[in-house]
Amino acid sequence: HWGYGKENGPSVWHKNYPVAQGNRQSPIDIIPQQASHDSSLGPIVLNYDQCTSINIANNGHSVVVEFDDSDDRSVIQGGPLDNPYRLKQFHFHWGGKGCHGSEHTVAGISYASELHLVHWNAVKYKTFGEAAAAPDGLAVLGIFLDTGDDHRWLHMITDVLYMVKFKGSVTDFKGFNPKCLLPSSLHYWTYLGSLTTPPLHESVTWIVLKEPIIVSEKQLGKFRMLQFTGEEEDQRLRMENNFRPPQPLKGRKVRSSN
Ligand SMILES: Nc1nnc(SCC(=O)Nc2ccc(S(N)(=O)=O)cc2)s1
Ligand SMILES: [Zn+2]
Repeated sequence: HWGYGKENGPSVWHKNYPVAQGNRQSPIDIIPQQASHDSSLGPIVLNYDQCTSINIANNGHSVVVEFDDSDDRSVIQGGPLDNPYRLKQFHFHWGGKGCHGSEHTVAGISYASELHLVHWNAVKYKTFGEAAAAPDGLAVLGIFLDTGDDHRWLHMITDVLYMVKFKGSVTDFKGFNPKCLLPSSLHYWTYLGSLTTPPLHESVTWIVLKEPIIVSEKQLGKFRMLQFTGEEEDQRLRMENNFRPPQPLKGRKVRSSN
């Protein structure tokens, strides 16, 4: 099964998922000076107020907070999007101790970690799975995490990570509003890309915020006590460096909100 190790990591994903070598793969290195300012790009609008987180789980690749997406209570709209997209889940990618682990990079610089809020086009598609395979099916909001002081709300997540230490574990996680994880500015870069893990579907409109949020080394360290492996497995593999490196741009344009 795919993973982030030597034998099953990003460099061999193409064997089972040939789209890994496609024309709109993610992540990418974002070069701000080469991004085109597009005045037609309006602001991103996040309506997360009625949001309803359900649970938090360790899926063997990351830690994921799932939402009830049975109606339009939590949506992202505006910016490059033609209609509202429903929030389905958010998760993180991070490095090892002292190493950076973001997926997107900015002029070759990577951040300590990256948060992905995954939304799907429920206006055009009936299910998430159907949307995940469609070119305009998903919108992922990417937020960089840099290290510094404690983040005042991230402890809501890091305090429960011990409950989902092993692959396949899940626990209730209700009433969490991810609005508390946003930076002050919603200025962004946007481009057409893909899921950054198998099945690597080329179905994502990426919206990457320019301003990182600040979290402490201590808070990040709690993500690293998670395991890629299940409780019953004899191998204890610490969950870290669960990021795909930047992929070829293949002529794509990155646009910038003003
Ligand atoms: N029929 C199908 N159901 N589900 C899938 S893909 C499941 C899924 O959400 N995958 C996913 C993978 C990567 C990302 S990411 N890192 O945000 O690009 C987001 C989401 S295809
Ligand atoms: Zn992700």
